[in-house]
Amino acid sequence: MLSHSIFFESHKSSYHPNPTRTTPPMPVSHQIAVLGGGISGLSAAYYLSQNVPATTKIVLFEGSKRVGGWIESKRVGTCGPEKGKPGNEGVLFELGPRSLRPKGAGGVVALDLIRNLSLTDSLLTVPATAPSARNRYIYYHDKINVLPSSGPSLLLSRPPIMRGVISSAISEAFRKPKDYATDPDGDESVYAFAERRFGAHVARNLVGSLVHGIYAGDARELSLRSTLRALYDNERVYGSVVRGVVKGGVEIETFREKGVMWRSRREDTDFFSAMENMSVIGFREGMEALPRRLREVLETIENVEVRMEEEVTFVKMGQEGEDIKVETEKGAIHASHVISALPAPTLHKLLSASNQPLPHLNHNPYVDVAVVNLAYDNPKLVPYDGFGFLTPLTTDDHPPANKTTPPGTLGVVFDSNAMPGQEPTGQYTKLTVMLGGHQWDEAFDGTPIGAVVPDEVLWRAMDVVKATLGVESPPLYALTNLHANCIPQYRVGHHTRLRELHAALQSPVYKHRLSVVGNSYLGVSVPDCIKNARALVEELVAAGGLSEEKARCVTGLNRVEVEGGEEGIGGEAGPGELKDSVRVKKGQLGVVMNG
Ligand SMILES: C=Cc1c2[nH]c(c1C)Cc1[nH]c(c(CCC(=O)O)c1C)Cc1[nH]c(c(C)c1CCC(=O)O)Cc1[nH]c(c(C)c1C=C)C2
Repeated sequence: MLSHSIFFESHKSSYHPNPTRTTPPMPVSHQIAVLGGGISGLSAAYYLSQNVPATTKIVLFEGSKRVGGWIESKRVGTCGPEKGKPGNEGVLFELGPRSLRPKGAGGVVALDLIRNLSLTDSLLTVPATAPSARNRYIYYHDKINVLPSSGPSLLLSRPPIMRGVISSAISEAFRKPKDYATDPDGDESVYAFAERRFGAHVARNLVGSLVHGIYAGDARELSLRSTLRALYDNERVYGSVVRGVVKGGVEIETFREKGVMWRSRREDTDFFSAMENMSVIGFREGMEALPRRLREVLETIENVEVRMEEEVTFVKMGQEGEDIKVETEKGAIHASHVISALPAPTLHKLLSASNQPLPHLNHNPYVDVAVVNLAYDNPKLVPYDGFGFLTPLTTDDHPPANKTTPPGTLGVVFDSNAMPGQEPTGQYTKLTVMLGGHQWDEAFDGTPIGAVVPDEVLWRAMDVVKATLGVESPPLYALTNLHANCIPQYRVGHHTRLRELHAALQSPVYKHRLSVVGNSYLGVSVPDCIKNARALVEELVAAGGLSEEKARCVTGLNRVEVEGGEEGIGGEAGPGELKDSVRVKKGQLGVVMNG
C-alpha cells in the first residue's frame, strides 16, 4: 500500500520556563521585530529574549501556520495496532535537513542551544566510528562506490571512482598556487578550483557529488570561497589543499567563536566531550523538535510575542532616528530595530515595495528539490551500511558517469542507517530520494515545480531505487514533497557582494535599524544559521546596537569585514573592528583557551 496519509504527534514539552521571565508585565521601552519563523528567526528571537531587558518587546512574525521553515518532520502510519500509543508512533520522515554536525563553532552553539532548551533527552547520536558515518558512497559507473574512509582502506580497495585520485592528490601537493596577491578576492567556482588543482575527474565526480549533497547545486556555479571555504583557505595559506590537510588545515573560527566554544564547553564538559565524538546528531521526533521547542519557549516569555500566520507585507524605514514601520495584513507595528531572517529575495521584495532597495539581495538563485521519503517493512532491504549515496555532476563535454540513473537524481539517503532510533520498533528500511536541484529541468522535462504532479515524482523515485539499489517492492509508506526555492546558491563573488550589502546596511537609511541573518548570507547549514543568529544578537547587545548609544553598526554581516584576505587569517583587526571578530590560525589560541 502506498500512503500519503499522515499521522502527526506533536511534541510534549518538558521545558520549564525561567521563572524570572514570567513576572508582571513591564512597560515597553523598545520594540524589536524579527521577520521570519525559520530556525534563524526563532534563534534570533530566543537570543534576544535572553539578552535584552524585559522592557524591550520582541515581536516575531511568521507568515505560515508552522515554524521551522523547511525543517519539517512528519510521522506517517502506525508501527503497531495501537496508533499513536508509545511504541506505535509510526514512521518518522524528514522533509528537509535530517541531522546536525556537532563540529566547529556552529556545532557547539547548536549543542549549547539544545542543552538550554532541555532537548538533550530526545537527542539521537551517531558516533564518528559508526559504519554509517564512515561509509560514504557515490553512484558511479552504475555501481555504488564506497569511498575510502582511511589511509589503509585507500590502499586496500580502489573503487572505479578512486582511479587516478591518488596521483591527482600527489600532483596537487606540488602544483603552483594561484597568485592571491594579484587577485585579492580570489574567488572562482568550486568546479574551476577542483579542476585546476586536481583535474576534471575529481572536479566532476567527487567534488560535484559533494556539492549535490550540500547545495543540490552545480559546482560550476557556486563560489569556492563562500561554500567550500576550507579548500580556499588551504591553497591560500599552505599553497596546496593536500599540504594544508597534512599540516592540520586552517581553522576557520573567529576569536569570538573560540570564546563562545570555550565558555559552552566549560558549562558541561562531559556533554560536549561526548558530542565531539559524534559524526551527526538528530532527534527522536525529528529535526522539527528544535524549532517547535524554540516556539514553545518563546511563547512562555513575557516580553516575546510570536505572531503566526501574519506575513509581513511592507517594511518602511523612516527618517534617521525614526522607528521602522512593519506592516502585515493584520496591522502594523513600529520597531526600533528589525532583524530580517527572511530569504534575501523576500526582503528584496519588501524593501523594493517601499522604494528602499538594498544591493544584491536578488542575485543568488535558489534551487527546487523534490524529496521523496520511502519506508519499507523489510529492515534489511539495502545491503549497505552508510549514510547514502550521491551522484556526480554531469557536464556537456563528457559522457554521464551513469547510464541507468533517471535524469536529475541527486542522491539517496539511507535514513534508517544514517539516523537509527526514530521508530521504537525499528522494523523499517527508510530511504529518501532527492531529485532536481540544479538539474530540475532534466529531472522533470522542464516542467516548473508548481506544475509537477507529486505522484509522478514518486514513480520517478521508485525508478531511482530500482535502478541503483535493486529495490523493486513497493514501499509501505511514501511521502512526496516538492520544495520550491529551498537552497540558496552562493554564486562566485558572493563574498564581495556581501561586503557591498554590509556597506549599504550602514548607510543612513538603514544604519543601526536593520540587520540580516539566515541561510541567504553566511552559510546554509542549521548550525550556521543558529550560530549567526547568536553572533548577531550578541554583537548588537555588545555594540549598544539596540539602545540610543550605538558604538558600532551591526548588520549581521560584520564578519565579512575581516574574513579572508591576508588580514583574515591569523591577522589583526583593522581600525574600528572588534578584535574578537578576527580569524585565527590553528594552534595560536591553544594556550589562551586551554588554560
Ligand atoms: C533535503 C535536501 C538537502 C540537501 N542539502 C541540504 C538539504 C537539507 C543541506 C545540507 N546537507 C548537508 C549539509 C552540510 C551539513 C554540514 O556539514 O554541517 C547541508 C547544509 C550534508 C548532508 N546531505 C545529506 C545528508 C544526510 C547530510 C548530513 C549528513 C552528513 O553530512 O553526513 C543528504 C543529501 N542532501 C541533499 C542531497 C541531494 C542529499 C543526497 C544524498 C541536498
